[in-house]
Formats: sequence, structure tokens, C-alpha cells
Amino acid sequence: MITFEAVRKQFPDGTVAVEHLDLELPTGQITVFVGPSGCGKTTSLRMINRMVEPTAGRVTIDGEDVRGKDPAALRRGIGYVIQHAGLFPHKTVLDNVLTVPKLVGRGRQRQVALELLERVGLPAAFADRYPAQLSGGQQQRVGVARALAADPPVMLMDEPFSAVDPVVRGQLQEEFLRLQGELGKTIAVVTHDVDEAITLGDRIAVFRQGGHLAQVGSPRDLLTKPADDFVRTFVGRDRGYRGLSFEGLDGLPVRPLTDARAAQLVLDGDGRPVGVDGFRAGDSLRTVVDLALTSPLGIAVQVDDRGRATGIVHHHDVVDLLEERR
Ligand SMILES: Nc1ncnc2c1ncn2[C@@H]1O[C@H](COP(=O)(O)OP(=O)(O)OP(=O)(O)O)[C@@H](O)[C@H]1O
Repeated sequence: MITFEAVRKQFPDGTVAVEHLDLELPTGQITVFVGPSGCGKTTSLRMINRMVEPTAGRVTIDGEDVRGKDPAALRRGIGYVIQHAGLFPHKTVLDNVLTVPKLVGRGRQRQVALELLERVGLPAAFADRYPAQLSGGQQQRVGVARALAADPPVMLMDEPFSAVDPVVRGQLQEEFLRLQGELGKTIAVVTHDVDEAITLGDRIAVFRQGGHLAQVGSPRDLLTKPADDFVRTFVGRDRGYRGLSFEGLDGLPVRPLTDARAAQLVLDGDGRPVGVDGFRAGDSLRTVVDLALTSPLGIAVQVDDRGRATGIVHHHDVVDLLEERR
């Protein structure tokens, strides 16, 4: 667990970047720092690995004040990923990744680095290229591989996926979450993008101007119970719709396949719907809303684990359920 206890940071020019920050980053989870530009997210992140020192208060990792640790030793246990990846331009991809294992004197270095590249989705053929020969998304992958190279328990990521287009960003986020599912590291991510915060965060800390923490909670908390107008506005007007991602399907009437509206539904020989995606019992209400409202038939199709149609939901039943829950 990483904790900020009454942390304040005032720079020598008088700027107060962070004001009385109390925050816990649970072990093995992703905590996202989100907020408008200049509200102290990066400064807070950098106080974890002592790139910035607090003016007051303390930052601890597993109960130990980071100021009691040698900065170089501290940083070996903390991976750091920044926007644009921050790769060494004159080193190959492999050497970029190897920079860190060399620091910790790890054996089998080349093999480890190649495995890491593969883990982040880069084939070995990329190992001998230079950063300029990679796309932005590929560079970010190398940055993540480098940060993981020393197998640090803690990762700090500052706008890690901002420099790439939305499609690539979505892929990187998805792959990153899959990787985290295997690795279970304690991760702090800075972003100004609410969607990214909701996608990545187990916990989200919303910062406001002046380095104040406006709210901390799960994505669901922020969407359904914003603490004040600032959070409500920042999280956005479509938060009600986004919040449906966290709502289940209790009370949704599923009608049998004999229903008149199912007449136009085409099923293959195994009973799977053709040309439309189905939803499963454990899916979110948002999935069903999306399917029902975009379907030309005005229905969402429920399927079982093998993808076979088991029932349908009318779009007006979905809308009625939304009304009921308001
Ligand atoms: N070394 C410094 N000296 C003086 N002021 C600084 C310094 N570093 C940051 N600041 C100021 O502290 C405030 C917080 O900066 P910080 O970079 O932490 O914000 P941020 O929320 O990460 O913003 P962004 O999303 O734009 O990166 C800003 O007003 C910034 O100008």
C-alpha cells in the first residue's frame, strides 16, 4: 500500500501544486489520478519515487517513509512510464529494455527482455530496431516493457497512452489490463482523460485546481455518486450512460424466442444469432442498452455460454427499466 499523509508541495517560486493530500493506493490495484491540467497529478506521482520531495506530510510504501530510502534503490523497485515513452533514441529496442536489468544485475538479460517485449505485444523482430523506426503505440509498448523489466512491485505511469490515436490507445489499455491481471502490481496512473480513468482505474482520485483532492472512489462511485458539482461536471454529462456499465440486469424482462419480435431473427444451425451480437446474463445494462437501441429489429438477444440464443429483450422494456431505476 502506498499512502499520502497530509502531503503538501510548494515549489520554490511559491506555486502550491499539492495541498493536504490524504490518499491510499491499495497494493495490487490500479489507482488513477485524474483532473484538469495543472492540478498536481504529476507532482503527486513523482513524490512516490522522490523525483519531487514533499514540503510537508509524508509518502509511505508499505508503512515506510520513502524519504528514509536511498532514491536510486527506491527507484529500482518502481517502474516509471511516461508519455512518448521517453526511450533512448540511440539505443535499440532491446537495449532500451535492457537498461533496467543491467542496473539490477540480472542474468539471462537478453532472454528476459525478449520475453517482456513479447508480453507487451512486440515480436522479437522489433528488438534490433531504433525507437524512430517504431509507431507511437509500439514505442509506448517498449516503454511499458522497460518499466516492467526489473519486475518492480510498483509502477508509476504518467499519461502512458496519451500520445497515440484513440484506436491504438484502446488496444494498449486493453492489453495493459490483461497484463495487470497476470502481474497484480501496485500502479498509479496519471491521466487527464476521464474515459481512460474509468477504463483503467480500480480506484480513481479526482484532483481539482490548486492540488486539492475532490473525490476518491471506484469508477462506479464517481459516476453514480459524484461528491460535488466539480466532479459531476468533470466526469461529464454522459455519466448516467457510462454508469450503466456497473449496473446488472435484475428486473429486465427476457422474452422467449417465440415472441413476435424474434420472428425476423436469423439463427444458424446451432441456434446462434447471425449478424448480431448477443448479451449474457452477467453482462452490464450498458451492453444491453447498446445492443437494443442499435438493433434494426429493436431487440437485444440473450445468448448462453456457447452463444446460442435463449431469449430476447425489447428496446422499450430496456427504456422502462431505466425509468424505473431513476
Ligand atoms: N518545478 C516546478 N516549479 C514551479 N511550479 C511547478 C513545477 N512543477 C510543476 N509546477 C506547477 O505545479 C502545478 C501542478 O503541476 P503538475 O505537473 O503536477 O500538474 P498536472 O495535474 O500533472 O498537470 P498536467 O495534466 O498539465 O500535466 C502547476 O501549476 C505547475 O505549473
